Amino acid sequence: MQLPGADLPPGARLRFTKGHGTQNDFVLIDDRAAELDLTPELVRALTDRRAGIGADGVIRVVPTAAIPEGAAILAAEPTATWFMDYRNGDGSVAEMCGNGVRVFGAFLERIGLARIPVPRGDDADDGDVTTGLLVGTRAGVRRIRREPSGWYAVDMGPWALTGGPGAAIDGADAEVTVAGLDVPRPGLSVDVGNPHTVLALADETELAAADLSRAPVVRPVPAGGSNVELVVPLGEETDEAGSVVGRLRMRVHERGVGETRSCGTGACAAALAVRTWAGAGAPDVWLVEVPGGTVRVSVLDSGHVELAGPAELVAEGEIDLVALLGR
Ligand SMILES: N[C@@H](CCC[C@H](N)C(=O)O)C(=O)O
Repeated sequence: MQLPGADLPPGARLRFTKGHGTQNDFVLIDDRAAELDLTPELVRALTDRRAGIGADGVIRVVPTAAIPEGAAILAAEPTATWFMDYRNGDGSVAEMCGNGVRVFGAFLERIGLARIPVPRGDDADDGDVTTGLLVGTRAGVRRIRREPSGWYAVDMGPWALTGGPGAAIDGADAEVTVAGLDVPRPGLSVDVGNPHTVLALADETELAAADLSRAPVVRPVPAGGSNVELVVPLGEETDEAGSVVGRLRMRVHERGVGETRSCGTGACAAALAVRTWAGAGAPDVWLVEVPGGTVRVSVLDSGHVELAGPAELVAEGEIDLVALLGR
């Protein structure tokens, strides 16, 4: 296929599915034959909300064996057969997408490439149901499992404060200027496979005042750019199982996109930052409210972080590539 080359045949069409996780939305493409030339131009055209399908990013399903990073991934996890090739709406490549990887799992199921059974949720032996599905990403292998509620829970791997132990003590390693806010704020850099800078605001009035139509300015400037999360901690509560759970509200400006209605890796970074600021005894489980819904972030004993939330597939169709690309 090798679309879209310079010489698109008349009538060339591309099948797509549209999906979202808490309204962080994606165009999904089944490229199981590894034939598609997913150029930045094509990504920008597909994600255009007026002249294309419209989305925050594009997710391509491709065999792990077919991509340059594939040999190393398969050497570590031979069953990670499918790779999530994630692109931001501006055409740039990103290492990881937390909402996207849940939707990727739902899409693999929809196109018959994987099965991730929903456990019954009682004490019965669910067999290998809890084992989940391993998938390849540029940030490493990720494990996706289902929860009795139908939510997808993903082991997002190891996390780190980019500024090291000093940042954990100071609670900050960056300064962030956000349009609409009076003064620059201290920010904490968190790596969850992709880069984030998290800053705490005083209250929801400040959160609403932030103008994220312009990219916040982070100093020192991160080499590869950064996603920026604005958070308001909302305190702690006890869930139905009697565990203490933290809650926070977040808005995000995504690298390569702009303000989005949710960001899964951003929610992880936000929970990890607020937990760091709260100090010893802070909850390991956080509910993160974003404009598009709520996700759950759990800090695991393994040193990994887990993200859980919904994944929805809402449409499918074909797009005329000649019309889309104006060839
Ligand atoms: N929305 C995603 C993150 C997508 C990548 C990000 N914009 C980046 O460039 O790192 C998520 O849900 O994590």
